Amino acid sequence: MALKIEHLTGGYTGVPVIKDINLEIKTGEALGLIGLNGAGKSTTIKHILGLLRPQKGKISLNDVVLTQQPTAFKRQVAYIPETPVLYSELTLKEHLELTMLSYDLDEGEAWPRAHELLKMFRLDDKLDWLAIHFSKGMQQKVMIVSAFLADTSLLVIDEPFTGLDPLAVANLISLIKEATAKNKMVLMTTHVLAEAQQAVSEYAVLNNGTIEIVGSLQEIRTHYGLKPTDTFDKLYQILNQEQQNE
Ligand SMILES: Nc1ncnc2c1ncn2[C@@H]1O[C@H](COP(=O)(O)OP(=O)(O)OP(=O)(O)O)[C@@H](O)[C@H]1O
Repeated sequence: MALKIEHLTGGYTGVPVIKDINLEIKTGEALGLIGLNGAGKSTTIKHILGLLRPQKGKISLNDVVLTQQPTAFKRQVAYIPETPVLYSELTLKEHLELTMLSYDLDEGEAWPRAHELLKMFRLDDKLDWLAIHFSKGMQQKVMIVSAFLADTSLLVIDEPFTGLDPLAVANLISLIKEATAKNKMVLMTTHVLAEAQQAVSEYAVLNNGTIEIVGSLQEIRTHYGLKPTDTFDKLYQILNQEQQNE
């Protein structure tokens, strides 16, 4: 059981943005996708979500091929976007009901879990609020609650740590760990190592649309000649230098 991206080439026009990408996330694994602005992280995510059509290659999740069975594939995927996407006329309660409907969840089973998640993110007394009236961080929390409520095989999380308060960051990290302990798969893009390394077991470095290396933090450090104390800042300097030398 795994998410498999095989020889994926794609983007927005005839000119590919990502080129011949191979990635595999097995059950119980969380992979951090890292790279400079414009490296192709969001484009890769858009392909996994079925929002872009590959020019070449194949994406499958637990043997369900995205292009062959898009609905079955998407039922197994929840997404936390970097910028929250909420409906202006729906309350928090209605957003959660929509998630339950979209993922065919049994309401009787889903509501206790929803209340647990809402309490964790201090939203349990705001069910009747219009979600767009929430602050940006609270809106992000709605996306997190909805995604973890969906309880899918794969969770795709785009740059989750900016804008969340430290309590929410800690809760999100513990939810990601709980998900992988329950054999879920997680793909997360991030620029911040301190948080990422608490939740992620492996990293893939995307540079100019191609995967340079996939490995543990130790393997990434060795590959780029980084010291154990170096943060991602140093890695980004090296990637930037590589691009300028091309
Ligand atoms: N809608 C679009 N149409 C055309 N080109 C796009 C579009 N969105 C992104 N691109 C281009 O694709 C390339 C990769 O962008 P992408 O958004 O995947 O990068 P990223 O790694 O997610 O960056 P960031 O860290 O800034 O989010 C960039 O050159 C960008 O200009």
